[in-house]
Amino acid sequence: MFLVGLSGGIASGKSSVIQVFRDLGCAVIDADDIAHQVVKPGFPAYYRIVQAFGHEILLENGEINRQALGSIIFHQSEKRKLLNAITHPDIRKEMLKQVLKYLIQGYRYVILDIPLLFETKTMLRFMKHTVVVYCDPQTQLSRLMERNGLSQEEAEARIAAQLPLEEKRQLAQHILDNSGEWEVTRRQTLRLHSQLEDSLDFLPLRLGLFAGFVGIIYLFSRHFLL
Ligand SMILES: CC(C)(COP(=O)(O)OP(=O)(O)OC[C@H]1O[C@@H](n2cnc3c(N)ncnc32)[C@H](O)[C@@H]1O)[C@@H](O)C(=O)NCCC(=O)NCCS
Ligand SMILES: Nc1ncnc2c1ncn2[C@@H]1O[C@H](COP(=O)(O)OP(=O)(O)OP(=O)(O)O)[C@@H](O)[C@H]1O
Repeated sequence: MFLVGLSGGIASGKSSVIQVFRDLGCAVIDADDIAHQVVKPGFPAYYRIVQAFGHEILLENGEINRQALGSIIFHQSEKRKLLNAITHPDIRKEMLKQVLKYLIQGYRYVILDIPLLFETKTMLRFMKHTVVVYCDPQTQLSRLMERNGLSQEEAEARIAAQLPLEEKRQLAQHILDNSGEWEVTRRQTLRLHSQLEDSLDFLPLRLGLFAGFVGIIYLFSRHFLL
């Protein structure tokens, strides 16, 4: 099994692309979903967030008001770093658990949707393939404003909280250009899936070689050392 890291910019189309992989029956891990789970009341990160950001960021039912928290962290980089420091270790642990689950289930590859893959770099070294869902800056801005009902200033602050999409595009092995019609992106995604299905996975070969090597050492030591 191998891992595929998928990233992009805010509102560039990652979730839409990920849905295509889900529909194909692929193993998918979504870091945004996990980020929402690990801050639910009762989880350790929840208490750390309340301690750091105060009760003002809570909804009446006690859950974290993500919109309120977002308005803080997308405008203040220090607060964003603080929230990342609280949540990211728990997000990574949960991602690892899900990878192991898919490994046991025998999937050929697992695709991880990680918006900050290239910013934090922590998970990058585990990825055999990297994919960026790209769209041009104007399209990104207008899709974000429309989807989230944000002013231009709010949307630009969110975009500025990440590495520019143009830079991420240079860093990835595969680019899915989502600037145009959705059908064009869907077809690019289907092609990428076929490519990933056909790509060679050397892990079983490496494990086989390692087992063979251990076996030879064992036989050698029994023959000559006993
Ligand atoms: C800021 C929060 C409360 C906003 O929640 P909300 O439901 O409004 O948005 P959602 O979680 O769906 O995120 C939307 C997009 O915002 C961007 N984003 C989220 N967190 C960050 C961050 N810390 N830095 C830069 N961009 C971010 C990503 O592109 C993400 O896809 C939430 O995103 C959060 O808890 N973020 C911290 C954890 C994190 O880093 N998540 C990103 C995945 S690792
Ligand atoms: N090719 C397209 N044409 C028109 N609209 C699109 C296209 N692709 C995505 N969208 C719309 O743009 C918005 C952003 O897409 P999506 O939610 O998939 O992005 P995302 O990268 O997952 O966002 P986030 O970073 O916030 O998680 C959504 O409203 C989606 O329906």
